Amino acid sequence: MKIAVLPGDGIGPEIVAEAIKILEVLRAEGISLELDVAPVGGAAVDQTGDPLPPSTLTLCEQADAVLFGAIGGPRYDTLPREQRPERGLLRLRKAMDLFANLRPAQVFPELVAASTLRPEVVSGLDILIVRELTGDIYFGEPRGIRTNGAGEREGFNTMVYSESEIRRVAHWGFQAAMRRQRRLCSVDKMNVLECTQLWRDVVTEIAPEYPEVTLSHMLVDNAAMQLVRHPRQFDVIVTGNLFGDILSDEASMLTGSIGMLPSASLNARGQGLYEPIHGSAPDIAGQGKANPLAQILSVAMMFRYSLHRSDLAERIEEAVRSVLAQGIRTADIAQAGEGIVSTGQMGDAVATALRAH
Ligand SMILES: NC(=O)C1=CN([C@@H]2O[C@H](COP(=O)(O)OP(=O)(O)OC[C@H]3O[C@@H](n4cnc5c(N)ncnc54)[C@H](O)[C@@H]3O)[C@@H](O)[C@H]2O)C=CC1
Ligand SMILES: CC(C)CC(=O)C(=O)O
Ligand SMILES: [Mg+2]
Repeated sequence: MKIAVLPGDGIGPEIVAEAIKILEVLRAEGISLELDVAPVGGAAVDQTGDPLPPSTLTLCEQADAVLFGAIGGPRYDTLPREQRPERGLLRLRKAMDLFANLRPAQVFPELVAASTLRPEVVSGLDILIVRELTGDIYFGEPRGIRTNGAGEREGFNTMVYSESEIRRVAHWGFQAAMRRQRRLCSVDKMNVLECTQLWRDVVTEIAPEYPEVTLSHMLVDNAAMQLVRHPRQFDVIVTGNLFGDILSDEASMLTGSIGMLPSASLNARGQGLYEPIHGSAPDIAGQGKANPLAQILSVAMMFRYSLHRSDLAERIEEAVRSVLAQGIRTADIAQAGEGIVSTGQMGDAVATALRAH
């Protein structure tokens, strides 16, 4: 199995190193894994001037799966937009047509107290956010900063979704709901935005194909509030690129930390890119403080969705669970009085637990 490994920037290389420890444990057991490391984001800009060099894209397209760390950093924020690290990731998602972004938010029982919300609100939480990833205002044209008739600068972006883009991700939402509690909540802003009126119309049109799924609709401002009021009301949430980006960061805190949430970005050909939902965390980069569990759990998703080894996915998830049960915590999930381990120590602990399971 060929895996393209793209560490990226900031804490990206630190947490990817821990994910590789997990892959090495499996390789030592005889699982055939070929890892090819390539630059992306700011690291690629430094080397080539391009945040997604053609050689990196080719490697990803030819791999069975892509393991991605994180990109971005203040050093790159003043570059022309096309050279910024974030554009490299957006181009990679678009080029591989990775339209279905699965972001599961599950609360491990051992981390109930790590959430900023009360235990009775988050205990047992298990939400799946299905975020559309290759459309919406992140890709719409025209976009830019221009001078208007009054001589004033004016920034503009375009929120646009075609019917087919909505339909294919909506099917993902319904099908995911079929495998879970059969409740799908579609999140939009149809009271204001025409683009999301179409979103609601298309999702509603598809619903009769899934009679066992209970479909509901919610406006995004209310959804943001309901996620912290009573998050367990949700099973699967399907939403657009922008709203899904924001709501998934919000949902991550229900689980204790943004450092806990993995993701899978899938296309219709079965290819996938696996990355934590968080960014490059420049504020803690290089300090051994980053939680590598979102990256390690992304490896589990990679085995489940691209490499067709659910058995290995479950073993990795079980190893994470056992490490948390042992009370091993990075700073972001530690309670007052609990000992804190480094990024590397957390990775070592999961690798040790995996060898034992
Ligand atoms: N997929 C990607 O590569 C993404 C990249 N970014 C980029 O990352 C850079 C930083 O963006 P921010 O808004 O600060 O978001 P961020 O997600 O990098 O960090 C937000 C906060 O969460 C903390 N955090 C994030 N991951 C953590 C982990 N694994 N363990 C412990 N704490 C963690 C950070 O220390 C920070 O306080 C920007 O350049 C942004 O464009 C942002 C989101 C996604
Ligand atoms: C292009 C990324 C920086 C957008 C983002 O925040 C994400 O996908 O989570
Ligand atoms: Mg984000």
